Amino acid sequence: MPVLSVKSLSASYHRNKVLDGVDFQVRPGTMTGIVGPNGAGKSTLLKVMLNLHPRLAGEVSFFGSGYNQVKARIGYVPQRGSVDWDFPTDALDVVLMGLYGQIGWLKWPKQQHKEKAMQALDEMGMADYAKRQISQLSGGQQQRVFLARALAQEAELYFLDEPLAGVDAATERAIMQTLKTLKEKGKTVLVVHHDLQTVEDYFDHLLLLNRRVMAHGPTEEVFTKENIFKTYGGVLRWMGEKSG
Ligand SMILES: Nc1ncnc2c1ncn2[C@@H]1O[C@H](COP(=O)(O)OP(=O)(O)OP(=O)(O)O)[C@@H](O)[C@H]1O
Repeated sequence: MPVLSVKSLSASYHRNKVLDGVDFQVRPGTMTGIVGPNGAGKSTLLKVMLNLHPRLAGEVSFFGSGYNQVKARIGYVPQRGSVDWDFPTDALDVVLMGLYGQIGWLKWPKQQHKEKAMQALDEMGMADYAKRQISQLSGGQQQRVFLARALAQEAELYFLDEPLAGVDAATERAIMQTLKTLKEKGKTVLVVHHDLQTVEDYFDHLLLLNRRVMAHGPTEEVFTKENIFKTYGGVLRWMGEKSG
């Protein structure tokens, strides 16, 4: 059974249709890169699947169920720019928010939850910043905290919206190592990604998106010059070096 099944999904902002008949399925234990030009609808796709933006039409199922039935099993790391960083909270609290499925709403976190959150921060090299206000962390550090939150949540299916945008090489390696570890544990990971040069290294599956699914499948089959050209409309000069 696929962990994620999307059928005929469409969405718009006002009258501007940004997703049109999107269809794909994702198998468990895969790591999929969602790739396409600016404005292709990648972030919107995540938001619509997770009920954060309304859909015009279509169906989305996770583990064969609707989102609300299984949301504790799903982790989401939003695009950094979309988060209100002035929100007065420290790094540890951000990670604890990922544990609410386990703690229960309106209950105080117990010592075991705090320990789990601290362990996740430690795994992301952020233990020393646990009590630092989130607004006072650098962009890459904020991203590490969000990854720690996803780790602590112990979800089965993860969505990350451009987790590598604007981070340095060390943070990029730390994040990719974390995602690889999740995959090795049998989790399923979908990542909105921008850098075509690293696509083959990072992802075993690719979803090429530009309002519609332009191609989807194993990276070695999908990452061809023809498909990239079709998705980006011929704006990529460096692809000249890639045969395929
Ligand atoms: N809140 C919004 N209101 C109106 N239009 C929006 C809104 N958010 C996105 N759009 C439009 O919807 C389209 C898809 O945007 P989306 O952010 O999903 O694309 P994306 O593929 O994630 O782009 P990028 O790679 O630039 O992050 C774009 O044309 C964008 O201008």
